[in-house]
Amino acid sequence: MQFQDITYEIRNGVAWIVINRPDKMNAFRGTTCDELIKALYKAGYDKQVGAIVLAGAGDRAFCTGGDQSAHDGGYDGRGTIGLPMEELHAAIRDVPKPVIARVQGFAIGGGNVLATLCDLTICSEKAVFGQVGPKMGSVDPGYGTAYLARVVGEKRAREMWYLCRRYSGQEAVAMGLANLCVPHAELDAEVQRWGEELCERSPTALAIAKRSFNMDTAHQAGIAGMGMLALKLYYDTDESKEGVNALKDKRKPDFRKYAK
Ligand SMILES: CC(C)(COP(=O)(O)OP(=O)(O)OC[C@H]1O[C@@H](n2cnc3c(N)ncnc32)[C@H](O)[C@@H]1OP(=O)(O)O)[C@@H](O)C(=O)NCCC(=O)NCCSC(=O)CCC(=O)c1ccccc1C(=O)O
Repeated sequence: MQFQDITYEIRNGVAWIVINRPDKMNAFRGTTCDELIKALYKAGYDKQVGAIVLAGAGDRAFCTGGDQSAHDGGYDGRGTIGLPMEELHAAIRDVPKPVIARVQGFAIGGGNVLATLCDLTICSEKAVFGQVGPKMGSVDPGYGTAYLARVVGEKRAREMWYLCRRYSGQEAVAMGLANLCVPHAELDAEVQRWGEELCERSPTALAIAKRSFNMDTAHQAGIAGMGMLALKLYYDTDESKEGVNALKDKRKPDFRKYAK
């Protein structure tokens, strides 16, 4: 399988799926999402693979969410908002193997949502987590809000979304957003060690455990499906476009004029 925006490699039973757009801080466009979905299912149903790692190329970012240069009231791919977000999120949850997020830099916006959705998150001391939607004219009306609250609790999740602050790797561990924070140079070895340890466990027990964990929040897929329709209506407004344009113009957005 040939990929353009990602790389795919199996290291001793652990599939490494790496978003390879470092010049865009590993932001995803339509092609990236489609390739991630294909790669996740490829690894998910490959008997040689016991665990999956989701990572970003380079040192600066794990993933910074939707590619804002491909955003003009919608993104450049398929789906309600021009990105198959619902399918990508579903793929991380549906594959019957644990997915580990390896976070070495910014996990921002939709990138933080991807890391949150992974079964486990291992980060380095250079990791920075955060949501930016209300600063950028966006919001994740599904797992990115509702599931985040399950992971870090309602108060923290609301703080993350409303204030759009940044959190270090250590802070992420303290709030339950990450499992472990290690020195930067040790990150890959640590992630691979966790992956290989998972390969030693009963694959069927892991698959059943994952499905069982998922079941408790399965209804959130419905919230996301409905929310995406609302999000598309929001993307078509001047208020949302103010956030996108401000990022492109490298200025602070002025949202106050849209207060209702
Ligand atoms: C990531 C930053 C915090 C880094 O800040 P800083 O270190 O100061 O570097 P910058 O100079 O800002 O950026 C360097 C360089 O990278 C470009 N860049 C960064 N992020 C993106 C991006 N997402 N898309 C395109 N390009 C990006 C930046 O423009 C610079 O380029 P130059 O050419 O050097 O000028 C900071 O950069 C930052 O906050 N970036 C914006 C992050 C952002 O807005 N992300 C999108 C959030 S909204 C989103 O993800 C919605 C899409 C989505 O995923 C979704 C949709 C619907 C439902 C659910 C979801 C979901 O969230 O899952």
